[in-house]
Amino acid sequence: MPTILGQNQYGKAENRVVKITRDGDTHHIKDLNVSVALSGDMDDVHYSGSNANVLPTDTTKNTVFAFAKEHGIESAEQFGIHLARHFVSSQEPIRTARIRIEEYSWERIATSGGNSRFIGADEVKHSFVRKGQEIRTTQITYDGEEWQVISGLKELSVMNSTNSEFWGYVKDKYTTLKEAYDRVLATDVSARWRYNWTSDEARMPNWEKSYEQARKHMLEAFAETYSLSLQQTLYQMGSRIINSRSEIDEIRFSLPNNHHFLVDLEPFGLKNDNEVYFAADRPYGLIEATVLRDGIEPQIPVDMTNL
Ligand SMILES: O=c1[nH]c(=O)c2[nH]c(=O)[nH]c2[nH]1
Repeated sequence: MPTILGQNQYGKAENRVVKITRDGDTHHIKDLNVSVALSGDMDDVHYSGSNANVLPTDTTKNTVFAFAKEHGIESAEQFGIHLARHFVSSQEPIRTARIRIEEYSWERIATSGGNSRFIGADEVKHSFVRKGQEIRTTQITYDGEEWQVISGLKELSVMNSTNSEFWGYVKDKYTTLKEAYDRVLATDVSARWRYNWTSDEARMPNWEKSYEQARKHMLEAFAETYSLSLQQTLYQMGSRIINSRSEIDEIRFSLPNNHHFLVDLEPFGLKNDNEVYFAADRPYGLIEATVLRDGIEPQIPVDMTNL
């Protein structure tokens, strides 16, 4: 034979598993991207196509989701150790299991209470923002007389583990979506807001403070809105900013609906009591809208991806 097989491994990469632990109304989130790579006695499948030693990659995926339910996710390390031990000890041909895990950290959204139905709350127990990853943006245009400042942020990931429903929508012959009365609502906020400051340099807004406050109001509105649709949540986020920040007249959002699908664990004899989700990355719903101070003409472009 002129060739021989060298190093080889296989498995399912990037299993996006989200585990929500509901401790009364305080929820805890573990959000992992788990990649499984198995190796061992795999010569035959490569040389002859015999699958006798091959545990399907599909099974490795199922195992990740089932283990999230059966063993929980205490830490990425503990979860990876469980998985690796399982593959090597349960399948004779598998000698080595390499589990790679990325963990995405979420922190609770802090709110100041105020005009919400969570008056007095300082942390919403089911609302989370992904740790320190958003990108702040600004676009400044000056024609020698007037300024236009459009600032914003993108890639600010937020999630509500409850207080989100979606039902009562149009149904035609292609509609299969089941109505949801308690779903996960997650999005990566992309928002651009336009300042009404155009000329008087002595009255320029405090840009740093304005950004902090706009971000805060947006997060609070996300956390505090009992959502019947992402569209409704979007409008609440926008109007909270317009109503709280007199220097901002217009805000546009582009919000992907980051779907979290409950994993069917019945085939493994496990009940999924709203705990283990598959976080799909595509396709996603994309909800976009502008919220304006009444009487103001819109200026932020509909397609704001380049802003
Ligand atoms: O908040 C939502 N808005 C929609 O328009 C929509 N469409 C859909 O399938 N799911 C959802 N969720």
